[in-house]
Amino acid sequence: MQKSTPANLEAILIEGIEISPNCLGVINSDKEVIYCNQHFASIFGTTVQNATGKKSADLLRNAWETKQGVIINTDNFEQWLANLHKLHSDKALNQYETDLTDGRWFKMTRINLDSGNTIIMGVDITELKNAQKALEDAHQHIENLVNTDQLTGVHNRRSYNQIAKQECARAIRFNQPLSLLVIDIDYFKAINDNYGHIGGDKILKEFAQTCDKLLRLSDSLSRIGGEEFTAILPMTSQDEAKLIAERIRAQIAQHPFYVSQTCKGINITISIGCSTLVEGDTSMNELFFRADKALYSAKNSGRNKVQ
Ligand SMILES: Nc1nc2c(ncn2[C@@H]2O[C@H](COP(=O)(O)OP(=O)(O)OP(=O)(O)O)[C@@H](O)[C@H]2O)c(=O)[nH]1
Repeated sequence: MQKSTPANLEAILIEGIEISPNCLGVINSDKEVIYCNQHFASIFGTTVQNATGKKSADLLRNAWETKQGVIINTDNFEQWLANLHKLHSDKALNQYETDLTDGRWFKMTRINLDSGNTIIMGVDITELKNAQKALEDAHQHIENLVNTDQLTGVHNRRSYNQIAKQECARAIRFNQPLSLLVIDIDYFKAINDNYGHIGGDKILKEFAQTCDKLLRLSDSLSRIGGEEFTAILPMTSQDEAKLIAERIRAQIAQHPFYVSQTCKGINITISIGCSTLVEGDTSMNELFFRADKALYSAKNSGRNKVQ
C-alpha cells in the first residue's frame, strides 16, 4: 500500500535544509530570494534575514562591493551580471563551481522551473578542491624535479629534449627563425684538479645562473652533460645568435667565479658552437650536430671562441 505524504513534509524538509552543510535557495520570477538557508546567504556574505526578499542581483552587487562571499573578479560588475543572466537563462539546468572569499568552494546546480521560480542548490566541495590543489602542486613539483638539473637549477637533458622538439616543430610550422648554442667550459678538468670537485660544482652552478640571466625569458638554458650546456633561442636568426653567443662568451670571460669566501676570483672561459635552422632541417638533432661541430672547431682554434 502506498504511504501518503506526511502533512508536515514541508517542515521536515526545511529542518533538514537548515542544518545541511549544503546551500539551498529559491528565487522567484522577480529575481527575489524567497527562501534560503544560512549557507546560501553566506554566498552573498550576508544572513538569511538580510537575503530574504532581496533581489539576487543586489545581493551579488553587495558581495562584489564588500568583497564578502562569492569571489567576483571583474572591474565592470554590470557587464559581468548581464553575462551571468544570459548564461543562466539559456538553459533549464546549469551547473558550475563557485569559490568564496572564506576559502570554501560549492558545486552549484541551478534549476529554472516552468513556474518562473529558480531553485539553486550547492554542495560544499572545499575538501575536494583542496585535495585537487595539493595534487596539482605535487604534480608541478615532480614535473620541476624531473626537468631540472639538480646542481645548477637550469633545465636538464630530458627537458632540453622536450623543449627542442616543441620549439623546432613550431619554428618549422610557422617558418620562424630558431638558433641553438652548444656551450662548453674550457679546461674544466684543470678547474676540478685545482679546486676539487666541490669547487668545480660551485663554478658550474654559478656559470649556469650567470649565463641564464644573460638570456631572454623565452630562451632556455639546459645542462646536457658534465660541463656542456645548450641554449635554445626561439625567434633568433643566425646573426642575432652570434651576437648573443659573443655577449655570453665575453661576459663569462670577465666574470670572477668564487669557490670559497676567502679565495680570489677565478677566471674561466667558454667555447660556443652556434647553428640556425635551415631549409630541410626536420629536428633539433640537425642543429645540434652542426653546433657541436662548430664547438669542436672553436675548441681546436684555441678555445674562448664562438664559431
Ligand atoms: N665538478 C664537476 N666536474 C664535472 C662534472 N661533470 C663532469 N665534470 C668534469 O668535467 C671535466 C671535463 O673534462 P674534459 O672533457 O676533458 O674537458 P675539459 O677539461 O673541459 O677540456 P676542453 O673541453 O677540451 O676545453 C672532467 O674532468 C669531468 O670529471 C660535475 O658534475 N661536477
